[in-house]
Amino acid sequence: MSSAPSQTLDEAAASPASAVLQALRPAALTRVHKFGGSSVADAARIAALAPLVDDGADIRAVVVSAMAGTTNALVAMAEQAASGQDWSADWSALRERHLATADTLDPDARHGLRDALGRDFDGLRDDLLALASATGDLAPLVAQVHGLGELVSSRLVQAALGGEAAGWQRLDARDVLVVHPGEMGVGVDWDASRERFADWRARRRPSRVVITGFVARDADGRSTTLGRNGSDYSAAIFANLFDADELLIWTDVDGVLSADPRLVPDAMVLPTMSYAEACELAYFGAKVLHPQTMAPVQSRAIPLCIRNTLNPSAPGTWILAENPAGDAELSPVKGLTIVRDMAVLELAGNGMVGVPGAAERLFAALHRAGVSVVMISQGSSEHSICCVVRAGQVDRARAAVESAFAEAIADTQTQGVSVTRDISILAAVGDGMVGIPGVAARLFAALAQARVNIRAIAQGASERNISVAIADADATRALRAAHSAFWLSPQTVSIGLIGPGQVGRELLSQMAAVLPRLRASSRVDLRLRGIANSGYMALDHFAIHPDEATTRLADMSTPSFDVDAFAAHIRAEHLPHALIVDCSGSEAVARRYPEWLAAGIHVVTPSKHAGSGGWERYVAIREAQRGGARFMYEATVGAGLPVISTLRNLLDTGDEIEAIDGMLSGTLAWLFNSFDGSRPFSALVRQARELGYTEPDPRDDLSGLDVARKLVILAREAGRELSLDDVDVENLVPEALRGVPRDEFLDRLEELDAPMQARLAAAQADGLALRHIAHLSREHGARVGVAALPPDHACRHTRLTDNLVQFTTARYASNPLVVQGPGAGPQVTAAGVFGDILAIAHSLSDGIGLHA
Ligand SMILES: NC(=O)C1=CN([C@@H]2O[C@H](COP(=O)(O)OP(=O)(O)OC[C@H]3O[C@@H](n4cnc5c(N)ncnc54)[C@H](O)[C@@H]3O)[C@@H](O)[C@H]2O)C=CC1
Ligand SMILES: N[C@@H](CC=O)C(=O)O
Repeated sequence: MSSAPSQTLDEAAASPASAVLQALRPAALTRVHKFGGSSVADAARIAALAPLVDDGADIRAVVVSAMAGTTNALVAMAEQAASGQDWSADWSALRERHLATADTLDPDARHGLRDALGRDFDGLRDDLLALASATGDLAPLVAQVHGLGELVSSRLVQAALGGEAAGWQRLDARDVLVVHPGEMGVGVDWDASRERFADWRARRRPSRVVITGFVARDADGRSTTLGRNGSDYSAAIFANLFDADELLIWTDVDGVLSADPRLVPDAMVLPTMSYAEACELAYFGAKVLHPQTMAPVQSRAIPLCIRNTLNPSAPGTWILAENPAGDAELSPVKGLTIVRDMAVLELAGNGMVGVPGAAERLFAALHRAGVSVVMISQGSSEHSICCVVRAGQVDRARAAVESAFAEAIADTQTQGVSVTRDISILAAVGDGMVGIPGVAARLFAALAQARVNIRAIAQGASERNISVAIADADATRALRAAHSAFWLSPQTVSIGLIGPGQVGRELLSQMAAVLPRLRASSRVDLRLRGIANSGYMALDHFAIHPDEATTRLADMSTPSFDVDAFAAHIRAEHLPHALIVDCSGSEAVARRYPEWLAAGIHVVTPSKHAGSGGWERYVAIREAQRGGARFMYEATVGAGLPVISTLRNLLDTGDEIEAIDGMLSGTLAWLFNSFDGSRPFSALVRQARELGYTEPDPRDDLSGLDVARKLVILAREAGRELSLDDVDVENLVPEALRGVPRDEFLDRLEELDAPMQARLAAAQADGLALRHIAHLSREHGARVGVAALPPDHACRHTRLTDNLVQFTTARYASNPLVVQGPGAGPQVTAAGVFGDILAIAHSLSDGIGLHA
């Protein structure tokens, strides 16, 4: 009838959560399944149930809801009938839907489904006709109408499972289940129900049975229901009556999630939770079972599992008497929920301090006004009592309290009642909070860092629930911040890359190679969530695989890059940290750094614009880092070499910089190391460009600008307010080529050859060699240019793209500290950038998040 699930129930029972469960109980003998309306929505879905209940249990009971939409239709028809309106079209439509389903499931009428359903619908028609003219207590008749959906769906499911021939009996719950209305909802008359159930069982000796959910009988034997969504409750009651080993509630989600996935993309399915946690979460609006549903299984400690009919191989969420040992290590907080449309009501006044009965009077007034109190908070000064009620009830609540305290208000013993509207409650629930210090601190720190103001706080002595009242407008941000604080590694970083050119692409391939190992061996969780070049951007809620990032961009045809939207996406509220890597080399992008840093986004770049550009921006970047976000640009000087970090270490440990000099350009090092006269200088420049050593425009190297920028960066790191204008720079680009477009410059490179050849010949004639040198000291200022050096000069002992940076300091006075090695090329540069990213990620502690 349908394809088998990819994993059988017994296989699913081998999941980690179930493994714990297996240790807690004997092999399952009796299993109760419950299928909701979406699981029996049509013939195909009903047919797909068979393999799910083919679970090997000795006794199997299947409790079913009505087909999706049926109960609503029946409720509407009952209303129409009672008010004299025409219900016949709706009746026909519902009948047709069920008969069509019956025809698909029972094409050769082996189970007599069509006839049975026809009779049921005839009965429904009679009931509706009776409703139009009935007087007195209509409730039983209305309940009879409402409950028809379960009656007919139980016939459909019985047939789909193979009918009586396959041993499947059917039980109309109204034959055994006796209930009565109660203050807290429908209550079960357990003695009567057990007696009737035992009697039915003795007569039928069922090993397989389909049971109608939702419906029951009252003490007088009349039809009634368990209230909307009552089928879960029915299933729990029958699990209790059967004394089942397990109750499986099948629905259309993979289990109970740590938060609403529409608000928190990283919400995860909880493998286990306790009855108490499930109750707390249900009270606070999470889609768990209604607390009333939990009671019948809780009283017999029957394990309950929420499973997905659409994804039966998913292990689901087990709800148990107690969480397995070690469970809290995952997170002390199990679930986080938001309840909206609330209002805070506060009664304040000196007259209440130390006066017994003030609280009683307040809550009695609310009780009389029929107002349900969702949350209560009172400071130990007793000066004010505050409670949170539903927004729709707050005016009534206020009037009731004002009336109850009218005298005290008139005497100014209380200052009266104040109301704050547009409030949400954020609740953090978990057994793992009990007796564990620091959980509340973690929640409040997360909210503080997300700039969420807390209006009221409540935590019961059970310590299982911390609830805070916050502004509605902050609710989603608060939920995301709290979720990331408890559920994600504090070293989870949302990363955006701008500029997948030579360096950017190499960075992506290094990340692709390293991230899996990183994830397995540490808590660092780097998620590339956006990539952009000057035209396009690709964003992803979760993560883009670094190997696929450039293809994502290449596949785009409509320009989309919007730098603000890009930054807003990377600074995701549901992830603790955000970082933008700028490999674009664009001045326009560098201008955004201060605002990104101020917004809590870390910035890493190999681009020298910010470090050597306008002093004001440089200071703004420094200032913006006070909020906690970091700006790292190690690759700007010496590519992957530890130049800036070495300088910082010298300064941090109290050394004083006397001079910095050496070779700061990989391109110029390679050019002068290679330039022996055998090949024209222009050919070498072209080759350096192809090797990825040069700046996007090689004139930035040849003009000395690139080295001047590096010198400015180092000078500023050393505490000097140096600007590019302060650097004495020798420009190797002939005057005529300085202002032409880049492509024209590249076409006319040969114009460099004659002057360079002449310089080389002059140096060689004196036994010297050309090197590009930078120098910085108080005495001689900042200078950049080509020098002819003798063989014993340190810069003559370099190879290929080697940079050589000499720090002459108070400590390293006669023998300078030297950093030397390859100083250009995508590989080493990307490694320098990656190193900065990792340094930031490793530095992120339990500080929960830096978003401003
Ligand atoms: N190549 C090297 O050895 C080293 C390079 N650097 C620096 O790394 C940076 C990148 O260099 P390459 O990868 O060689 O450059 P590239 O020219 O190969 O790549 C630049 C990328 O940025 C994109 N881009 C340009 N302007 C943009 C804008 N306004 N918005 C968004 N994207 C934009 C381009 O589309 C391209 O994808 C430069 O700042 C360079 O100074 C630093 C140290 C060494
Ligand atoms: N073009 C630069 C690249 C690194 O900054 C160089 O050659 O050094």
